Amino acid sequence: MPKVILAINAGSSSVKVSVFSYDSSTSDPKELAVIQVAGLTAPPATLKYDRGDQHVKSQELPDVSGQEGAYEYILKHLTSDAGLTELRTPDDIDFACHRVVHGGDYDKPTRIDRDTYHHLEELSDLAPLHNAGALTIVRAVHEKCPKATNVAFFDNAFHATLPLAARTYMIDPTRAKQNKLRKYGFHGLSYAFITRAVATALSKPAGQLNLIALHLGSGASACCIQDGKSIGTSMGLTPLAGLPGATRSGDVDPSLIFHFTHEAGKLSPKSSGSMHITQAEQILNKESGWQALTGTTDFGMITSKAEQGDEMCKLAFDIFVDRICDFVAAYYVKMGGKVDALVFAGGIGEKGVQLRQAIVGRLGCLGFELDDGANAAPADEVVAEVGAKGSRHRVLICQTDEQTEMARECAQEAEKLRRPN
Ligand SMILES: Nc1ncnc2c1ncn2[C@@H]1O[C@H](COP(=O)(O)OP(=O)(O)O)[C@@H](O)[C@H]1O
Ligand SMILES: CC(=O)OP(=O)(O)O
Ligand SMILES: [Mg+2]
Repeated sequence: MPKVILAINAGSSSVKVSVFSYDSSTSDPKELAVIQVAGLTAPPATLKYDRGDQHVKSQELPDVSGQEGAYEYILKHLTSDAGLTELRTPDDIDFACHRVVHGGDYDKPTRIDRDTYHHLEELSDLAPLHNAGALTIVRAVHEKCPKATNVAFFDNAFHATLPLAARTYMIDPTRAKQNKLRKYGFHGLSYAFITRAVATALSKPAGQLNLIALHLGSGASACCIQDGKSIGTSMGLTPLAGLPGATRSGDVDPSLIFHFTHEAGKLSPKSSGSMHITQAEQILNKESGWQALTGTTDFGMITSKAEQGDEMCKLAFDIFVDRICDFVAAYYVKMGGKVDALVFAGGIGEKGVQLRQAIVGRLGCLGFELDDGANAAPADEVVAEVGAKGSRHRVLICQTDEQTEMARECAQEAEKLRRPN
């Protein structure tokens, strides 16, 4: 009898859940349904539900807010869908896979028992804004789906291969070690999926693949992948570093915040029982980014307003392009120009036709060039080629899928991960 894996991806603006069936005798799980509640930072939230090849529903959810609220809605929705016969009650869930953004030194999927849960809670100090949401969902699964084994999949694990010089900050090494202060990097489940999917599409072993990959969503990052391994990435100790995001500043001079407000070190009024954040963290993570410049977190809207001449939207768009090109150029040099492809992924990377045009338009000197027709209407495949024929390097779009990455690893390791009875 096939069993059900629920793969839960709590992003900063969305909760995406995919339902898979798996049979322990075969390793690749079968996707049964995908449900997502998006727009959590730009209410009303929206629901999208697909079962098999069928698009079942899209609607607004004015009463749903926060990641826990989104998860509760999703679980109710899935268990009451008569068409999803494999998941009738929460007891049908064998494994619940959780994307946990910050895993500190964890570099493998880990069963969440009482000890790991507390360890992850402690790690929340390193990423209070990211881990707290995932942990509320872990608690909800524990209460509502008591038979499921909860497994954490860490977004920083893919970057365990970062060379010492890339991961070390130029600060007192003793303090750095004591407080675990180093570059961790994130969006690793996405980069792992991208590496595998592009390797398959290009018929090249993953271990020989050199990519500059861009995961551009509400949180955005770049990754330099050499021989299938991360050797550089733009996010740092936390997901704040590097590229700007929907509500995140990205890189700024670290002392900027003390000029912005002398209250920076105080606890933010937004702190709660599970989340202790300073004013500085609140401002740079939640009150900055393109939302601060344009008033919206919707990059699609920013792009069309920029085209209509809105100055702040144009500025936000241009800043994003500028910062992304800086990372692409740096990673190009890191790999000595030996690059198999530039890969766009994430909500904006996959849908942002004009953004890809603006970025690749500036990278002509490095040998990247777009096919404008393919860029405007990319093939509906996991990996679509959008580069011009005859150009030196490929340009690809990858429909990245963090849930599939988790489910695949979970099915492979099911016997090791399963909770003892
Ligand atoms: N047509 C579009 N053009 C550019 N950006 C888009 C478009 N449609 C959606 N987006 C953006 O995709 C982003 C969400 O990306 P996603 O990777 O799903 O987010 P999350 O970080 O929550 O996982 C939002 O900023 C949204 O505005
Ligand atoms: C790590 C991170 O920023 O995740 P997301 O883009 O889902 O917010
Ligand atoms: Mg995401």
